[in-house]
Amino acid sequence: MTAEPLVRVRGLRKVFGEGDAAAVVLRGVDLDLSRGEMATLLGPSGSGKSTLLTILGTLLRPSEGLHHMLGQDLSTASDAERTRFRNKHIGFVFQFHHLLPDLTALENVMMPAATSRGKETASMRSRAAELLDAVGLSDRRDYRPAALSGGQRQRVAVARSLMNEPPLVLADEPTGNLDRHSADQVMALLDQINRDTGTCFLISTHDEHIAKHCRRHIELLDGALV
Ligand SMILES: Nc1ncnc2c1ncn2[C@@H]1O[C@H](COP(=O)(O)OP(=O)(O)OP(=O)(O)O)[C@@H](O)[C@H]1O
Repeated sequence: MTAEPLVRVRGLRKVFGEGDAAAVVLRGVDLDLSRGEMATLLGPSGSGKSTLLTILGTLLRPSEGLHHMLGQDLSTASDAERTRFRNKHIGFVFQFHHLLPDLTALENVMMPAATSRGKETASMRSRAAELLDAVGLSDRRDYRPAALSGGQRQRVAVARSLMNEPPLVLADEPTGNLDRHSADQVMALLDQINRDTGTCFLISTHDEHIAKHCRRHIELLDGALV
C-alpha cells in the first residue's frame, strides 16, 4: 500500500457565479503534494493560481471535487473543523505581507500560535525569536513593519508562516512586490527552510527566474493543469 501524500486533490472544480454569469475557474484539477516538496505553481494571469491556493488553504470551498490533507477529508469537513485544521497545519505567505502594523516583528511572528492557543507564552516568544534569527532578522525583533524594508517584511511573513510548524506553506506571489535581489533572498530562504525542516512549499509566481529555485513545476492553463 502506498502512503497517502500530504495533499491529495481530485477532480477539483471551482465555478464563481451562476447561470449566464457563471465563470468556471478550475476545471477538474488532480494534484498530489508530498511532504518535503518544493514546487512552483506557474501560469498566466487569470489561470486560477490564487483560486487553487485559496482552496488548498481551506479559505475557499471548491464547487466540486475531493480535497484531502494529512489523510483528513477537508471537502466534507465543517467550517469550524476547516478553520482549526488551517490554523494548525497550513502556513501562508502572500504578495503583500499582511503584517499587523501595530505589532512588532516578534509579535507578528507569534500571531499564528497566539491565535490558535489563546494567549502568548514564554515558549512562543522564544520560538518566534528563533525564527526571526533563522530569517536573519534577530536585530529587528522590536521593529514595527513600517520601519522594515519590503524584503525584511516578507522575511518576517515567512517566519510567521512557520510559527506553528505546519507541514505545508502556501505562498501566493511571495516575491511579486520585491526587487530581484530581495526576491532571490526570500527564495533562497524558502529553499533553505525546505531543506532543513522538510516543510512542503507551494509557491505561485509569474517569474520563471523565481521558479528556478524549485525542483517541481506545476502549470495551470485556463483552470486545468498542463
Ligand atoms: N470571487 C470571485 N468571483 C468571481 N470570479 C473570480 C473570483 N475570484 C477569482 N475570480 C476569477 O477567476 C479567475 C482566476 O483568478 P485567480 O486570481 O485564481 O488567477 P491567477 O492565476 O491567480 O491570476 P494572477 O496571476 O493575475 O494573480 C479570474 O478570471 C478571476 O476574475
